[in-house]
Amino acid sequence: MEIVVPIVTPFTSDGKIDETKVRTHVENLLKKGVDIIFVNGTTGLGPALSAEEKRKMFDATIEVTDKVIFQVGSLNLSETMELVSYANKKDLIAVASYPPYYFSIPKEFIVKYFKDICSKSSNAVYLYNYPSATGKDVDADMVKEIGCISGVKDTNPDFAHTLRYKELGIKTYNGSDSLAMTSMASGLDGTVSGAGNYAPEILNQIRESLRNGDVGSAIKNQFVLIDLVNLTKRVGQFSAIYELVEEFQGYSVGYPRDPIYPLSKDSSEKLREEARKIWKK
Ligand SMILES: O=C(O)C(=O)C[C@H](O)[C@H](O)CO
Repeated sequence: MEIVVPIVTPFTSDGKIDETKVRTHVENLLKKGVDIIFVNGTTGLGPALSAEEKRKMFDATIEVTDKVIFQVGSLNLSETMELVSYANKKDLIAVASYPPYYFSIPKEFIVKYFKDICSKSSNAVYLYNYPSATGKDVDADMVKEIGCISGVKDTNPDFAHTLRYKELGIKTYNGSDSLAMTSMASGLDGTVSGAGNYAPEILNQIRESLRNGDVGSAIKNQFVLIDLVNLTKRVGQFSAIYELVEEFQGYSVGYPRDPIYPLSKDSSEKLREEARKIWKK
């Protein structure tokens, strides 16, 4: 029952990565029971990061822990390969990648993309499958065909789709906050939760409740998490997470970066007030 958090990327007001804030955030999450840090994911605005910025996020995180999954994917394979090579010299759990997104490409290209990454990587290679965002579903059958994927984060409301990867004997996580409890309770290796940036305590409480057989409490906390996530979606999920980390964890993780605009002062205050009503810490 691992808790994996795809961390935010803390930017300064002029759009640079604040490595000190990365380290502070990672240290706190590990203290709060998070097992693995996923960098350059969706919550981390991965597709909006340059290769150098992805590397910076990885370097700052690995200074604190080697329990890192390093998302290296991009639409420029040579950049991706540079990051894979860079990671070869480091100790980490895995490199990961979403499939090439935006462009309509044949399945063979996706298979070759991952085979190319595997051929370059001396680390484990994980798939980040997020069909609604990438337009591609690299399902269990495709993973079998690729033949070298040893883990998957499947951001998918269809839990049965996620479960199929377990038949391949690979590390399997679901990336939907609303399926955090289900992911921890039903044979997956754990949950990947963006809400874990601001509410790692809730994920931990769900896990402890499940371990104690107290499904009622686990469900109650899952609903708190769902309500918080739905609140963030009303104002801009990825910008709102920066506000709620400060509100609930007590330190700043800087700002998102345009066009993921920071919330206005008024919107932030309303969000925080609503969030406090949902999660009475
Ligand atoms: O942010 C990520 O990389 C995640 O895996 C979490 C979710 O998949 C993502 O935020 C979409 O809700």
